[in-house]
Amino acid sequence: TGSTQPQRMLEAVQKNATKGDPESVFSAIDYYCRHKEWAMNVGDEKGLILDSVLTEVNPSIALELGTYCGYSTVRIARLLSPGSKLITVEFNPAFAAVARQIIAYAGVQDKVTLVEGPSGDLIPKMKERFGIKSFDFVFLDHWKDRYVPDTKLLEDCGLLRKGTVLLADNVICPGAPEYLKYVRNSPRYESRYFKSNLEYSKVEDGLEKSVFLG
Ligand SMILES: O=C(NC/C=C/[C@H]1O[C@@H](n2cnc3cncnc32)[C@H](O)[C@@H]1O)c1cc([N+](=O)[O-])cc(O)c1O
Ligand SMILES: [Mg+2]
Repeated sequence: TGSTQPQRMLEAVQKNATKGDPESVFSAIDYYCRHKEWAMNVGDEKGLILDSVLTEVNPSIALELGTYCGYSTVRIARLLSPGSKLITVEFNPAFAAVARQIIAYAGVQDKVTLVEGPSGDLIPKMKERFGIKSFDFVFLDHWKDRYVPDTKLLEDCGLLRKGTVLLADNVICPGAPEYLKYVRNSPRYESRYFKSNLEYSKVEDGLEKSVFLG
């Protein structure tokens, strides 16, 4: 009965997932989106790449740009070590409201700070508001034309350090050509493309992992 797609995803979680079990939460979303209604979650295939990069980086402080319904928020938070934090940024209040409920249902709310507002305004406030020195890991999955300006903003605000890992979704589909040019041509990044498929589809997509060299 949920009137919006995010609300129908939340319903699928409440109906099919186990409270406090993050894996069952994103699996319920994957099932719903694969069989009932496509949605722009990073999904199960690219999710495995996200999981492996996260496990390698093991970030103490991570940033996600574009929460949407919280699918990748839950995927990331479940892999964080005790005491580690994920800050996720979302400007659509309706999406944020659903994400908060999905994050809470998964039981990862203590690791996650969901901040409502535009990334362009919030990034410059990260240090003062959250006492962040720099991020260990950044997942970019918001509007694709925001990837470059927000990466430059993170650099300019001193929020990246030698070794910070940026992982960007959708660099092929819908595509982030300017971003690929930026990180692949800049001497300040070591970039690598992880080929995969667009969520719940056979179309090619992939994740670009870029290490900031300082
Ligand atoms: O368009 C896509 N993603 C855009 C994601 C957008 C999400 O991030 C928020 N946002 C945007 N700028 C923001 C700035 N600040 C805060 N939140 C922001 C939007 O409110 C939305 O919740 C997309 C599209 C496809 N696709 O196949 O078409 C597949 C994907 O995996 C995708 O991620
Ligand atoms: Mg995406």
